Amino acid sequence: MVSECQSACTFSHSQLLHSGAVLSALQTMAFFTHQVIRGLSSSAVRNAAIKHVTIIGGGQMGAGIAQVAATTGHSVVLVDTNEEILKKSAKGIEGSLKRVVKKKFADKPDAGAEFIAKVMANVSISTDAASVVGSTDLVLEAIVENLKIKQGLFGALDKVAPAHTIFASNTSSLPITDIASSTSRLDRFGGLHFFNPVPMMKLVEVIGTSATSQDTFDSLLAFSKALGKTPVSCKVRSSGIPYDTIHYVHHMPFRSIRLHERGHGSKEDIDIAMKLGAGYPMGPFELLDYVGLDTAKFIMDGWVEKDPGNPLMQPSEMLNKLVAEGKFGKKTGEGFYKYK
Ligand SMILES: CC(=O)CC(=O)SCCNC(=O)CCNC(=O)[C@H](O)C(C)(C)COP(=O)(O)OP(=O)(O)OC[C@H]1O[C@@H](n2cnc3c(N)ncnc32)[C@H](O)[C@@H]1OP(=O)(O)O
Ligand SMILES: NC(=O)C1=CN([C@@H]2O[C@H](COP(=O)(O)OP(=O)(O)OC[C@H]3O[C@@H](n4cnc5c(N)ncnc54)[C@H](O)[C@@H]3O)[C@@H](O)[C@H]2O)C=CC1
Repeated sequence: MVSECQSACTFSHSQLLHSGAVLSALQTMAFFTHQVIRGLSSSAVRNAAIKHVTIIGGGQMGAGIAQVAATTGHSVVLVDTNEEILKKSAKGIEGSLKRVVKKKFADKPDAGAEFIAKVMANVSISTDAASVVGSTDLVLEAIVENLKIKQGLFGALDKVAPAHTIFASNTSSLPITDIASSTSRLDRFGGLHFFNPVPMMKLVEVIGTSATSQDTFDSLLAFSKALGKTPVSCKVRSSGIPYDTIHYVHHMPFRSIRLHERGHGSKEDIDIAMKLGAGYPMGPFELLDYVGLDTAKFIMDGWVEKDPGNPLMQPSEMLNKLVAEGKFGKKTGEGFYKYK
């Protein structure tokens, strides 16, 4: 992991970007190429293998994806709103790599340190997405689960990213079609839904909409495999909503909140019961805290809106209160449980 500056610095594939003149020349070229290719049919835009990735959002998902992409030899620029957050992301990636190294290089500490240094050299950081997408093959977004903010981000980047660049969202619950609608590259837009914690969870849902080209979809599948993940294809729904995995994963936690709110069991007992009786690696309240209660609320609110008559899909006072108090779970130090 390298410097903190506005445009990405010191990652090997584009050290040239240090120069403002070169940067603006590249951006101008990208703009003209983009305009020319815009005039061609979508099938004329062919995607090469994804090597350079811009990840927007350095939170738990963005940092995790950056780690895995850098580990598998991709050039990564990680973008967030300020340098403090990016410093925290870098520290998080290094911490996670140390956990990997502890097992992978148990008896070879020097090789472990070398491995970490090599991975970190593949990652650079930036607070200005528009200035770093000029040479990227994939813009992968993992920012807050909010449609308008995601649309604003992609709408702005669509104007500066090269024509061949694929856009993808890691959204948990929003239709990819709605996010993509702010851009003019509907054929080069898809979903890549990773699971938390990214370094450990093998699944990636690759999501296509009715407008996503086969070429784009294939590139996203190939990229997921290149990361060492197991992708599943989700191309059936025209709106491009992530698979039902999210329903299965969250059905039990949301049901558990209901049980707890009705006084049927303490959160501790419900967590113990699901771990020891059903074999879950985490109890439902532990999992909600791990995912982030802000994200969980976004998901639940979306379900309530879509299915208001369903008794399971009712707002949870307890969840709403915790989120209103800024208690988002592990990432803020308190949620259903305390972590400080
Ligand atoms: C919201 C959405 O859109 C979709 C979603 O993601 S929903 C959430 C999906 N995720 C889940 O359901 C996760 C459920 N939990 C689990 O699978 C496991 O608890 C877990 C993999 C997270 C942790 O495993 P565990 O055995 O329970 O706990 P833990 O002792 O912390 O970890 C064991 C080892 O795994 C590895 N590990 C765990 N987390 C890691 C991380 N972030 N980075 C690197 N290694 C990690 C380490 O080797 C660790 O050993 P050390 O503690 O000695 O470093
Ligand atoms: N937490 C989870 O378990 C999972 C979350 N997701 C999805 O991934 C996305 C991110 O989730 P998390 O990483 O958990 O959230 P997080 O809250 O940990 O991180 C989000 C990051 O995005 C940054 N951000 C917000 N707006 C931005 C902008 N306009 N430009 C640049 N950065 C911006 C924030 O500063 C923050 O660092 C969400 O869409 C979520 O639904 C998907 C799978 C699992």
